[in-house]
Amino acid sequence: MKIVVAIGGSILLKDYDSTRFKQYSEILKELTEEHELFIVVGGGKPAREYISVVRDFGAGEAQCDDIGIEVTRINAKLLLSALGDVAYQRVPHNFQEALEFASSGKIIVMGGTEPAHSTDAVSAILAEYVHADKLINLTSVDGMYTKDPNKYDDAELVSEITATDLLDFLNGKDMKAGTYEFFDTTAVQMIKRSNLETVIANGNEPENLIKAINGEDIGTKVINE
Ligand SMILES: Nc1ncnc2c1ncn2[C@@H]1O[C@H](COP(=O)(O)OP(=O)(O)O)[C@@H](O)[C@H]1O
Ligand SMILES: O=c1ccn([C@@H]2O[C@H](COP(=O)(O)OP(=O)(O)O)[C@@H](O)[C@H]2O)c(=O)[nH]1
Repeated sequence: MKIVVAIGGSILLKDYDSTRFKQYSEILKELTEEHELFIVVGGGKPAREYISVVRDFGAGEAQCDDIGIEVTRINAKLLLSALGDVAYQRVPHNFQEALEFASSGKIIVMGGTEPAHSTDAVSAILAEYVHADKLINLTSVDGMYTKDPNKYDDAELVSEITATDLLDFLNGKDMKAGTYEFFDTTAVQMIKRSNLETVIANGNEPENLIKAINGEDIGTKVINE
């Protein structure tokens, strides 16, 4: 299968160390024997911290986004160095480059592309661009909840949701640099218009990537209308 995986910066950069990069590189090395893989890496805490510095200088949102994009590309480079030879050792800056680099047959790892969305959107656009069979979004919680599970004890995990309902749910949420929160609307619009098979799952357990690929019942499935 051709698979696009978004790995949230909140997972990879949780403790600013190499642990998660190593865990993911092992799993990706196994998976690449059977699947064609495109990985999109988020910015996490370092992106938010850098953005807050530049915002203090009075930078506009798009400029803050640009700083976030640079950080996601550094994170992509870290994963590339953990993966070594099985990955194409350049970070694509756009979708055309991702497609070109993929002709190497190696794993592609990228970060952000342009301002005004998060790497969730990059992963969904990339999935459209390369005609992926599946989009897997790995984040720091078990999937989509009825409300923020880190703020509300009574939040419930949603096992299935249509793209339209997810769009309604996200409507009005904060969409500023560094705070696209758990999913952004551009991503859902792509998922909707291309009927992309999508799973949102907890990336703190890297094994969940294998489970999601195998179609096991985990996380939140974004289903067709
Ligand atoms: N309805 C919701 N369902 C799941 N997570 C939510 C929801 N609302 C807010 N969140 C928050 O979104 C966070 C994940 O987003 P983010 O930190 O940007 O992760 P990532 O690094 O995966 O992009 C979760 O830790 C959670 O606190
Ligand atoms: O294509 C992209 C990818 C990222 N970003 C910026 O980089 C930050 C970090 O990206 P990430 O996907 O981790 O965003 P988060 O979900 O943490 O806001 C985002 O908040 C945006 O400001 C962007 O502008 N365009």
